[in-house]
Amino acid sequence: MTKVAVVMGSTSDWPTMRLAVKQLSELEIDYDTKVISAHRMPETLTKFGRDARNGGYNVIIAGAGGAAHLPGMLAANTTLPVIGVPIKTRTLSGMDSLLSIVQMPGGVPVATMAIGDAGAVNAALFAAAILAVTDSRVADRLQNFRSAQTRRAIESEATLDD
Ligand SMILES: Nc1c(C(=O)O)ncn1[C@@H]1O[C@H](COP(=O)(O)O)[C@@H](O)[C@H]1O
Repeated sequence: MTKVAVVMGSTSDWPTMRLAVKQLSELEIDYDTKVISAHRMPETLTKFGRDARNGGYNVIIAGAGGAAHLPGMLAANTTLPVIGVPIKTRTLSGMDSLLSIVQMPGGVPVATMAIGDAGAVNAALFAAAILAVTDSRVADRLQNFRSAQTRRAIESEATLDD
């Protein structure tokens, strides 16, 4: 059984991170949600990262805002793929989150998504793509998602005014 961990630095990240969870649900992918802050809960963070693989997770999605060290610190503690979601911030519009997540030192990668809601959805889709390498049922559901999206995009042309 494949499973994704959806981790966020604060409950205040939930309005964005719930979109990742919604997308995982739509693809019938099993997940757990966790609120773990690298800054506020450093020991919990280390333990979660170290135990994640044996805990049955295949991929970690990690969303954080501002000085967003959570995805990088999870990646430092596991060799599972970590997908980072930069949360949009009021002060710097999420550029702070983006740069904190994307600028990892060589050797410890985090797959960084776009800032905000679209990034959260894409994190779920990217997690699905990773799982689909070895799980043909997830691959089929992902292909169906793409096909439906293509159909909607083509049909949307008909809604243009003259
Ligand atoms: N970036 C981090 C980390 C971390 O990286 O460990 N822990 C909390 N945070 C972020 O702080 C922001 C404000 O959090 P609060 O709303 O709890 O003050 C959130 O976006 C959270 O992800």
